Amino acid sequence: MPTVHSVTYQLLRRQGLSVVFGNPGSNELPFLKDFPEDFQYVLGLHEGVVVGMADGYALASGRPVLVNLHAAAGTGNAMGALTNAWYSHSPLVLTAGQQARSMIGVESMLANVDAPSLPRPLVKWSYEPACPEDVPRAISQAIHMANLPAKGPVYVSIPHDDWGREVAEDAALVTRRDVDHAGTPSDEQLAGLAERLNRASNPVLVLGPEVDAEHANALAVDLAERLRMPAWVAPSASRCPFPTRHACFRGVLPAAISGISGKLEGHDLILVIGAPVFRYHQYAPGRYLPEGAELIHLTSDAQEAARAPMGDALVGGLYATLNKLLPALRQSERAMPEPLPLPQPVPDEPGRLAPESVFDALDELAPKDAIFVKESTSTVTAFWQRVEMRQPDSYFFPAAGGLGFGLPAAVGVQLARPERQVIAVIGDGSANYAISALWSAAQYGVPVVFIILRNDTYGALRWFSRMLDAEDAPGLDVPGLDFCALARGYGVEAVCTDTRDAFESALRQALNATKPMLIEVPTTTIEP
Ligand SMILES: Cc1ncc(Cn2c(C)c(CCOP(=O)(O)OP(=O)(O)O)sc2=O)c(N)n1
Ligand SMILES: [Ca+2]
Repeated sequence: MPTVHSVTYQLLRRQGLSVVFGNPGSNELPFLKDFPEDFQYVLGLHEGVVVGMADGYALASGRPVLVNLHAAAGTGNAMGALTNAWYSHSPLVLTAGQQARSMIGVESMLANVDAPSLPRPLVKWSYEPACPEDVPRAISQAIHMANLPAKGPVYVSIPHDDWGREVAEDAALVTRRDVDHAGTPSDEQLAGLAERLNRASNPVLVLGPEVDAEHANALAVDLAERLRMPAWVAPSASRCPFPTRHACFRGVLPAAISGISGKLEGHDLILVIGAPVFRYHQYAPGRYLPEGAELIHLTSDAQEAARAPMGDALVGGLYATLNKLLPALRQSERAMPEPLPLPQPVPDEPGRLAPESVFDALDELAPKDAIFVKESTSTVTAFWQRVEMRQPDSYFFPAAGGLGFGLPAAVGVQLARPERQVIAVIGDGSANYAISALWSAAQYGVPVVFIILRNDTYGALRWFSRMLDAEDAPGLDVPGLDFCALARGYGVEAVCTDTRDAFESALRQALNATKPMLIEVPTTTIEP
């Protein structure tokens, strides 16, 4: 007779969830027993690392990913990483082991009391099956909920005494389901959109992470060239949706209400694709829109469309919409925008490199199809100005700004995309939130190049402290950290370089290595 265990693994195999990111406890062992040969288990030493790795893997593969956490404590440890996965629409299928059914009510050790409430609101759906026989169907529902637009994490709590229970033959019907999404707007909706775009005298494009997630980057370029529009990246960018040396590229919009209006001044139509309107960050009140501007929002996320404070929105598949829209657009006679000027070199200081120098060296030496995982908050602007990114899946940044993403996500991205070199550029503050990801990189031989920018401070918070008139706030410096010793302690080869030549030499060595390597770089501080 089939069991919950056998049917669930049949389902996971059929849906392609054969890589399991986890950290186990006793509640999870009945699920992990008889672990199939064709499955891979990737252990993280903390659940924030587990979810960070899974997030990177899901973002880079575009596929649902299975996560296995330990009861309430493991779920709690994962919540910080889940803030990023929620906002990056990562299709994570989080499972958590629950105490035996008869011991939940007495709140015995490891009982996850009221389990489905624990991860909310950072999951699309959260459930604990009412009986063992429902577990395979619940996991099937979780996979499809995670993967249907708008994609996002889901959570299923499973009592450990369910796995061995026998189920009816029909339970395996879920292993033969295909569930997909169409999402193309109607001819009438597209005609209205095309008419407004063709009529605009000075339109501008604002592109978000979902353009990159749907690999619609080339369509966005066609759109910008067809209407001769400047193309901005939406604020708080977690992915790179447009080639950064293209003539239309204008950079990343500031994450401030007044700042965005200022940058878009003079445009009569703002077309936002694949981003919330907008992911503001610093509080800088002002007009939501410049004088005389209208806004149209294309998104696959109904919640994003509904919560925006202005503009019209159309919810649908982005690739499908752009593919159908382009033929309806006339070629504009406007002049193409002029390419942005390349930034000037910045001098280093004795014993410390300018972050700009590090990025200029990366731009020169990194493979043209490198994937950058970034988590150094004060150097974002300099990075986008100096490191060229050309193709989809070239850049990942924590979508909710929840630090502890970069190191584990880099491991997950590299596992998902072994054909491209992953380079993690991490601040010395951020690196500490999930430092044990280095152990997973070493254990599984994941050849990420980890670059730690050590400016001995929470650089972005220094800037915020000036903005918020709180310059006397305590706790803004992180001196005395030795990332080479930390890395070696987790099994990763490491070197510290404080000159441009030494950094370039170490970077060449790391790029040619077949195992992970960490380069610690003392840097000066810069304005975000
Ligand atoms: C989990 C978590 N904790 C704290 C913060 C607050 N925070 C912190 C602590 C920042 C400083 C990061 O410092 P860094 O060294 O990584 O990078 P920079 O020095 O380049 O800013 S930026 C920021 O928003 C956060 N975003 N996420
Ligand atoms: Ca720092």
